[in-house]
Amino acid sequence: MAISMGKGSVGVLTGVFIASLAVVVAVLLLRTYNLPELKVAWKGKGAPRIELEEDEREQLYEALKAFPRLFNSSLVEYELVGEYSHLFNVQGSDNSLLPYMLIAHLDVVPATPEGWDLPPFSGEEKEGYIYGRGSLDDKNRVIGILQGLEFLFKRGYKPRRSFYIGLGHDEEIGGRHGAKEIVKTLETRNVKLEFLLDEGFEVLDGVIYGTKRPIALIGVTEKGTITLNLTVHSPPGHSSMPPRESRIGILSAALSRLEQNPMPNRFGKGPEGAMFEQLADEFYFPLNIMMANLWLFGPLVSRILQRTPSGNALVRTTTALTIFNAGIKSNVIPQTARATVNFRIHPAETVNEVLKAMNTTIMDDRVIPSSDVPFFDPPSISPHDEETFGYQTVKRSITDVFLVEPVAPGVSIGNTASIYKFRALVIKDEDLSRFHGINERISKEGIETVVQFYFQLIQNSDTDIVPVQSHLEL
Ligand SMILES: CCCCCCCC/C=C\CCCCCCCC(=O)N[C@@H](CC(N)=O)C(=O)O
Ligand SMILES: [Zn+2]
Ligand SMILES: [Zn+2]
Repeated sequence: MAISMGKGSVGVLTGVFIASLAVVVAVLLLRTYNLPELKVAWKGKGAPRIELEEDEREQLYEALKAFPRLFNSSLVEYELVGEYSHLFNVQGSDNSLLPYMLIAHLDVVPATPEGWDLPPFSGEEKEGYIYGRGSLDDKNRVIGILQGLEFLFKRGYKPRRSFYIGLGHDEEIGGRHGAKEIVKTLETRNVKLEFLLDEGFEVLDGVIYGTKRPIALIGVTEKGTITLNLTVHSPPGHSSMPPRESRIGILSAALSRLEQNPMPNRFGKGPEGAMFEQLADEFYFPLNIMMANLWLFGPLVSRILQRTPSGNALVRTTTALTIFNAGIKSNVIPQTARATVNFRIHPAETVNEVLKAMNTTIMDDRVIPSSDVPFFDPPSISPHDEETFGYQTVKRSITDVFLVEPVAPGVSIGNTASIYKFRALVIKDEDLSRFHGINERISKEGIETVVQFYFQLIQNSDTDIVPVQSHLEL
């Protein structure tokens, strides 16, 4: 293993202790595609650099006191990457073992207070739940990883296997400055990883329709993605003399066609079919029979799945209309109408196929597509056989902490572009709308379990033997 780490220390901290994301994210997200149909404009330049005020610097050092052993350990090298992202190298005692990496992100999607029981940036507690944007996505993992390690150090633990912790600051906008810089940093040091764990699936309690007990899924692949801006331009004018078709009308019609003509149901054409077959025994009758015989019941199962947004996300490339902008005044015909459409691409399809289908559906060359965020095809499937150390170690740690069976591989519907994807959370159906939604919250037991999970995972990784899976007596 050839690793040479740069000297880092708390003293070099000059950034804000907010930030995020994953390492391999950038590798995938930075791919470009040669798409003749699409004008891709890489416009994002990132926010202007800020300088910290003195009181902010004080706050920053206060935050570091939350993990005193971690920041003062001679085993930990810390550095700031990409101005606001954080990279830790925890030195193990056995250099013959490949290191692994845990990644999480500190940035969050925006939130306004409307509809929240408690303000989204208050971190206030109500009836055993801590409310706040980021409590599920993804600050619990940041805290879980750092606190798990802090508690291990407190107990005098010295890891055998080295590992990295990467905390990105721009995951929700593609990870170009955080993850990309972390990747570059590790690549220049020729770091090779045994496994990489990021957010993704969880322990799903009643989320999958018809299941008898909670099921833990480890994401071993994910959907692809492309986000398109659709724009209609023409000269502005007085609203007293409107054109027969307005930019708003043209764009709305195009968007409506996209929504009314979803991409085809591809259930069973990707790895999700195998996931359901493997879980067949977990379903109540007659779904168990149907899941075990998808060759026969696949079309029926796919129609059942597509009735819910989460099930629908598994069976097809989804089309989400997320932003619409047009108009500046009530008596001015707008010059431009612009909307954003976010596609999540089923593993059996590609970016190019989605673009072709979109053009066919819109059939209007006044609607100009462009993209200014990274896009990528569905990635390959990470190894998850019985010999794969990383997968089996994550799996064993899930069983140890959650006492749950089964633990199965799955296709993540969101994007992390990591090797394995798992959040140490128990999610119920009603929680799905909290992700990027209102009343995002985590229970106090929930955050404790997250810490326990990383406490367990770090210790379980300290061997070169693929763990034997424990079978629970349930
Ligand atoms: C039968 C249906 C089973 C499906 C169960 C779905 C359970 C999913 C639970 C939570 C959904 C949250 C989505 C996971 C997202 C992972 C990370 C994320 O948010 N990434 C961003 C990053 C980005 N900007 O690309 C994303 O937008 O995907
Ligand atoms: Zn996230
Ligand atoms: Zn998110």
